[in-house]
Amino acid sequence: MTSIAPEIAQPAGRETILVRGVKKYFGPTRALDGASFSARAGEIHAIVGGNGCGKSTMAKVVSGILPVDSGTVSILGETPSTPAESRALGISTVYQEVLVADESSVVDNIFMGSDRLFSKTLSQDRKVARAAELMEELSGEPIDPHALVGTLPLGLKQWITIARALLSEPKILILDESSAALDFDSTERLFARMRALRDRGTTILIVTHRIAELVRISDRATVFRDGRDVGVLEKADITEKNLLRLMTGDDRSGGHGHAEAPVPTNSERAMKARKLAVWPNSKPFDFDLRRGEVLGIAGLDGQGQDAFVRVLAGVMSASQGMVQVASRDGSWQPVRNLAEAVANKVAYVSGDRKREGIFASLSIFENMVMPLYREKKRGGILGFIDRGTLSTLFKREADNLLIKFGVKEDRITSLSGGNQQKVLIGRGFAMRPDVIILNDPARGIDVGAKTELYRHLRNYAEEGRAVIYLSSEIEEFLGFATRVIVFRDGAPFDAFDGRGLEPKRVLEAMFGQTGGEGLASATFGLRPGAPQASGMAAASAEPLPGDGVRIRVDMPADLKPNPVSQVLPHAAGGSSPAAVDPSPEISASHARSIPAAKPIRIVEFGENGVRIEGGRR
Ligand SMILES: Nc1ncnc2c1ncn2[C@@H]1O[C@H](COP(=O)(O)OP(=O)(O)OP(=O)(O)O)[C@@H](O)[C@H]1O
Repeated sequence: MTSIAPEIAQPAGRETILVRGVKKYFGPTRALDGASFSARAGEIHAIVGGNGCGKSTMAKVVSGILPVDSGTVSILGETPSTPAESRALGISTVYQEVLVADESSVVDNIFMGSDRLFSKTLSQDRKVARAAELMEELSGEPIDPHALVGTLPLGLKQWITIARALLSEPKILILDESSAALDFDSTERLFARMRALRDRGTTILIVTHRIAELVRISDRATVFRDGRDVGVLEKADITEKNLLRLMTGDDRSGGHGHAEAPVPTNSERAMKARKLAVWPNSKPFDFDLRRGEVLGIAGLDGQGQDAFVRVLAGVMSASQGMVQVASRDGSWQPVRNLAEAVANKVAYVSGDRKREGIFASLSIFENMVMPLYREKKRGGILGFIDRGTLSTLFKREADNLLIKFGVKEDRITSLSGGNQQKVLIGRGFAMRPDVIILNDPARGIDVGAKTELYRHLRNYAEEGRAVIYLSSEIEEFLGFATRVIVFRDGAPFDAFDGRGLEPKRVLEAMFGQTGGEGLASATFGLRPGAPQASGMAAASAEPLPGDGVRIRVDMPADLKPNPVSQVLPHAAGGSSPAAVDPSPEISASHARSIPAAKPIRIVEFGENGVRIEGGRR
């Protein structure tokens, strides 16, 4: 049974954080509107809620860096009011944005801001040694402490921000979306570290939209809605369903209903590419996109899927080949650059809003309707912007995407992270494109808004348009995409639709473990331009024995057949992983055609979220 206890009466751990009736306004925006929250020593406490409900604001209040308008705040019996004070009290925070100085070294970044705590007690050599030790422990690999941070990948930068917070053992550790840039194995290491700290009495607060993760790691969860706390869930009651019910205030499940992929009814094509190669050395292929399709694009990091969607959107040039879009008069128009894409009603939504999305100095309104300024201009040479029409468009998209904002003239940077992302998605829709291409758009978007987005995109496709959706979370495709293409080595490796579209199969393909039959299917409109790799055909012809799920594990000849050192991210749908027979079956020809195929290890979690060593057999 679900027990929702607004007040806490548990024996364990003294209360270290006590926030009562706090209000915090930013101009007209009520970020916190009478919110209360408490957490104990020795617990991992999640703050959960939709975009813009006040989670990050509460994290900043508890960090002692944001003064409140009214209410009471007691952290370890004090009310710190500067970052230095809160640090001296033993509060460490890892903020949502990955805050590092690219031009400084790893060691300097880790010790940044801690001078008063360590400069007198630690020599530079000791700092270097400590930085190296911490980074190796956290990231699982040796990192040069003198390396310039700008040269490191995002995952390592995230570890630096975490290392900074862990320099001295904190009494209160606040992690605001801190696993967002970490991969599966790294997140597991972070969790192990969090549990160890918790067991030594640290209070850990986490803010995350990765619901499956928080269900596993949290001891309690406080749910926020519209700037207020709406319930506290004890460990046994932290389920996806209970969280959603509290977050949305109703019984919406947030799921996609059935899991089988919908089938598009339209056979007319919206886009095509011929002899397309996204990289100079990648295999060229043909590609067709039908109206009514919601096409999912997947792949392990760096396998060309990102380049593919950017080429289709005119954001980047193909190495060879031609992309064309069907125009409204029935002719085929080339898409070689962004201008041609926009002119021919192809819209692009980037998930990397910092790099290729928002205009920080412009308002929320301008950020959404900017591409339409010219289109809506009237009145000849002295044309003016038809603000009324733009306002109607803005309102429609803001309503559809549940964007939470105060005044639309405010700067976009005043919005919460998830709401900034929604403005970018709204910009894509506002163009009323025939083909909308979304590149991992849902990072940082809450689960309610994601469900709305999927519904909106499906309706859009059903009206005769087409959607291309790249995602790093393959469960996003379930019951949403009409087919999914998996990329490897810069080209399509396999494709799935209908009953064949299961997250587990998509995951297997990402690791190079499927036969590539999807490419041969005429309905996919995917034709390799070069002779098909012989290994694919060989693998598909040979059914694998047994009634469990088996994966053929292809390994480069120079690798020993010892499948223990790599991790396969668990399949979609919660804590249950893909059940995989770990015994390798080696196919030499296939191994040559898929150089990156790796042995795999299965990680399984029991109901209590604890890792079961050895996995399922
Ligand atoms: N510095 C600021 N100036 C103006 N408004 C702000 C500022 N910081 C937050 N807000 C507003 O306060 C509200 C709460 O924002 P907050 O960042 O706490 O939300 P959140 O729950 O963390 O959202 P997300 O899940 O999208 O990160 C939002 O409406 C946001 O636009």
